[in-house]
Amino acid sequence: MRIDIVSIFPEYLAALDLSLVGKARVAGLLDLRVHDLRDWTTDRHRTVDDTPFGGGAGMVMRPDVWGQAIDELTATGPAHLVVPTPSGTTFTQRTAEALATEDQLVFACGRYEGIDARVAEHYRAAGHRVSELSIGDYVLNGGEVASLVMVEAVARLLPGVIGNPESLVEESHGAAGLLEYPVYTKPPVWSDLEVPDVLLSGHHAKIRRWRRDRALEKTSARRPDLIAALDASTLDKHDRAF
Ligand SMILES: CN1CCN(Cc2ccc(Cn3ccc4ccc(-c5n[nH]c(N)c5C#N)cc43)cc2)CC1
Repeated sequence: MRIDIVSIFPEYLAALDLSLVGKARVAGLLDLRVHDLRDWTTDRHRTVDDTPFGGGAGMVMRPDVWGQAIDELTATGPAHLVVPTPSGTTFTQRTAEALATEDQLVFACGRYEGIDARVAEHYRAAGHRVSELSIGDYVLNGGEVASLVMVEAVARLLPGVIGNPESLVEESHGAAGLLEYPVYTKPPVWSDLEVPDVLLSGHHAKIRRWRRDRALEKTSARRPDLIAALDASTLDKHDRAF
């Protein structure tokens, strides 16, 4: 997969040189390129914004500069344009799974009051998939942090990026749709707190049941919406006790 990220603060994306995503890039598992939007400006001040039509506070990012950038970056084939925005569809694990199937993603990191609406409109009309996505109901100053979140969530789903693919199976918001159960490691007693006996029992069926029960308990308490979204086949009668 190729991922292009365009921003006026490319250094914000330096975190993608680190850890698993950084290793995946070095290993050739992920072709990730970060670009400075100002490289596509043509004026001496390298201007990327202007005042909003219709008035109002703040500045809006110009469509012409974005158009030059996205045209160049999508010239080699069908790319999925991702535009982080506070008004976007909520980004979820399902969204990450869908994006992970694409050949190329282009993230357009807006700033100011956002990107001229014609940019998304233009690329939809040109036949590109365009997703305007939000990572949550809070206000950020731009699209860079959201792009970091989405790129990490997508990259870890790519073959070979996570050392143990097994760990992708049981994850929170994973296939079972439940929050994750509590995890423990050595020492067996810490701060006068003990590890639950069942986890030391070696009885794998009981351990699986205990973990599912804790996941159901936590999900019922913190995210009843996820319980409601589970289809009947996922929950057996034992599960409904929570
Ligand atoms: C008068 N009012 C009219 C409404 N605006 C709304 C507004 C518009 C832009 C910005 C700043 N910004 C610029 C680009 C950009 C991309 C993503 C996000 C973002 N925030 N939160 C998420 N989950 C995000 C994601 N993903 C924020 C961004 C903040 C607030 C305020 C002023």
